[in-house]
Amino acid sequence: MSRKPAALEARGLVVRYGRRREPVLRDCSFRLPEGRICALVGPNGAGKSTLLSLAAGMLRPEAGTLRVLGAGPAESRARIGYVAQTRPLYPQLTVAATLRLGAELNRGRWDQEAAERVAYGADPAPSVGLASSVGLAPNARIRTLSGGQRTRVALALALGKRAELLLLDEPMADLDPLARHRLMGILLAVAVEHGTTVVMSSHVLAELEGVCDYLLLLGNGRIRLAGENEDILAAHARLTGTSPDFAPHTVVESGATGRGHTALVRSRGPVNAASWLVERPSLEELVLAHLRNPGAPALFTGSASPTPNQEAAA
Ligand SMILES: Nc1ncnc2c1ncn2[C@@H]1O[C@H](COP(=O)(O)OP(=O)(O)OP(=O)(O)O)[C@@H](O)[C@H]1O
Repeated sequence: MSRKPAALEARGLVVRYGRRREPVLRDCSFRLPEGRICALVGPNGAGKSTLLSLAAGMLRPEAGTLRVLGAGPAESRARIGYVAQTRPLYPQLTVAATLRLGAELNRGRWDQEAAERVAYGADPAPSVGLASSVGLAPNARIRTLSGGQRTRVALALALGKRAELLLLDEPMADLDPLARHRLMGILLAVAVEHGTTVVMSSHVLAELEGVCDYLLLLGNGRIRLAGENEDILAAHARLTGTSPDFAPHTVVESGATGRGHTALVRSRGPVNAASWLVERPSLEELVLAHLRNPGAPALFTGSASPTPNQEAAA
């Protein structure tokens, strides 16, 4: 059966900053099919930003290959929207001039309406509680903007570009809750309408759960979980019983509770509901268990394993 084309396909990536240091990425391989909204998670320093900047063509690996939209990262740059953690923008330009520059640099594919919706659109006030967050003024200079306001401009540029692949490095980290909710809504609407692939790094697992349908968990320089959220969740269960023995299932994390012994397991074959209380973990619970237990075996669902014998091209 033929697979959906890959937005990203990594094989054996190695990245090291400075000659003698331990590599940040070591033998990092995975595949992300087109059209997915993918959460990229992992502990601080795991290499999420490094992986995104490789995909954006800002960094070259020491070894391994990364195909982006079927080509090398540099060749695909025009088809990618990249919002780096540093949000590099020209401080002396106004917001409107920044969007004009975006239009100029992306002639023929620029979506002014989407860019303006992100930059200028106000977030409606809820009936109670928080005050509404205000859209940006077109004549405001970038250097006068707050961190969250700069993020709005960076996202406006990325969405205006009508990119086929959006690489967003902690896009929601400095946005207020209303702006976050609205911008996530716009992002998803644009992604669904145009079939855009989105890769979004974040530490806020609960926020990603309702938005993303694909997961990449990075740890110890490698991808440890990769695939559709649904399939990754279906491969795990939380078991509670009277015995600490959870065989034949592979234990990711176990402990004792008031109810007996409990474990989050990778199921190996059918789970016997007569032996244990069987519950489905949430994505957040599952990711946390893997973060706490870096030795847990890696899992790649069918679509996430790199295609065998594909001709490599950096
Ligand atoms: N330009 C650089 N020079 C030297 N070391 C770097 C550089 N950029 C990143 N590193 C190191 O590489 C490792 C991975 O950094 P990276 O920013 O990719 O991680 P991350 O997963 O995005 O982290 P966080 O969640 O904290 O943003 C860290 O140990 C960091 O110190």
